[in-house]
Amino acid sequence: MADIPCSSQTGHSDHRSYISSRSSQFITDFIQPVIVVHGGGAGSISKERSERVRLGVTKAALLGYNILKDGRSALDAVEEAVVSLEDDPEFNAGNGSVLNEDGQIEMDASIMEGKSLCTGAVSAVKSIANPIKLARLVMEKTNHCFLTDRGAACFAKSMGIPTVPGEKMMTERNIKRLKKEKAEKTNFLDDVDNNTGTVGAVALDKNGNLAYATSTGGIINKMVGRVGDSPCVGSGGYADNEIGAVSTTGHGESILRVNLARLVIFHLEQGKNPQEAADAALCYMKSRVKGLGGVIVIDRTGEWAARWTSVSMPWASAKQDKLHFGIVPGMVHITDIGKGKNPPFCI
Ligand SMILES: COC(=O)C[C@H](N)C(=O)O
Repeated sequence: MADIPCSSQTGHSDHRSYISSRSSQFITDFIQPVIVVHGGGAGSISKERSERVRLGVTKAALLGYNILKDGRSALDAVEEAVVSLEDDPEFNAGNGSVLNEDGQIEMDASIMEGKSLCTGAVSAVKSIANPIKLARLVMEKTNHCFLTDRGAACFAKSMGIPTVPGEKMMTERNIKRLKKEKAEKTNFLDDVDNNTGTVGAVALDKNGNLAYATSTGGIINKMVGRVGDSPCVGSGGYADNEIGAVSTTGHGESILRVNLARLVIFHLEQGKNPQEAADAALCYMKSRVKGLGGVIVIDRTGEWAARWTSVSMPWASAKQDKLHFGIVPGMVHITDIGKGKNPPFCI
């Protein structure tokens, strides 16, 4: 395994061989639901922001975990977790999305469920609070996988999704960041710091179904109409019940060039565990196209990993009533969220 500056947390499965040797009913009874969420590959995060980011990712993970514990689907869990992150102005998705070169918000999102390989995606959508909900509607209510811009807006209207004035979704922080970016014009490849906050989730439910969801405002000062990796299945994420689920973050153009999510899935298929598969794919992206980013992964047995090559990547996971959370290499906080235990906040 190549030595790369990846950082991570990994949850090892203790029942891989057990699962493959039992009946499917038994498997259903035995599967421990798992969710992992991320708040985007990023540079250094100030102490003050760290706390808000911690609250955001742990809240999203717990929301999704409670859905899984109630016996609902991985698809519901990843959608709800991502909605919660889209609603949080701390993250670059939905409310809080970064601005393009025209000072507007254009958002991308995609979702996929691993039983049927059905997927839905939207790109360049404006004035919608939760692009991930629209992506799910594309998946469930149309014969297509991907709608963009005006077509996506018309479809949203036909589904009764209310529009939100663009200004309402713009934060002071993002208005200032665009001004700064226009003045300094940094190169994303060298500066993932400025492009924080894409959000994503992967989950495994009690029925063995896997799903992923990814949502983003893209990269700051992007060209009008620029579409990144996040809505592109195979780049921004992938889910296949027979293999695993992945959501990605980082430099979109690099992720697109290597099909990062599908590359992780490929390595899982070849027998690597989630940590090894994530590292191999991130390492390839770094060496081949000099791209930085991060991934969250769950394999079909529920083993999981959060790995990144950017300076930081806020992430949280929940499995077996333990909530894990981290932002930077080596940082892992574990909280007991079993019955009678107080979660780290109220939801
Ligand atoms: C951390 O930033 C991102 O994840 C941006 C997103 N991947 C895009 O390029 O649209």
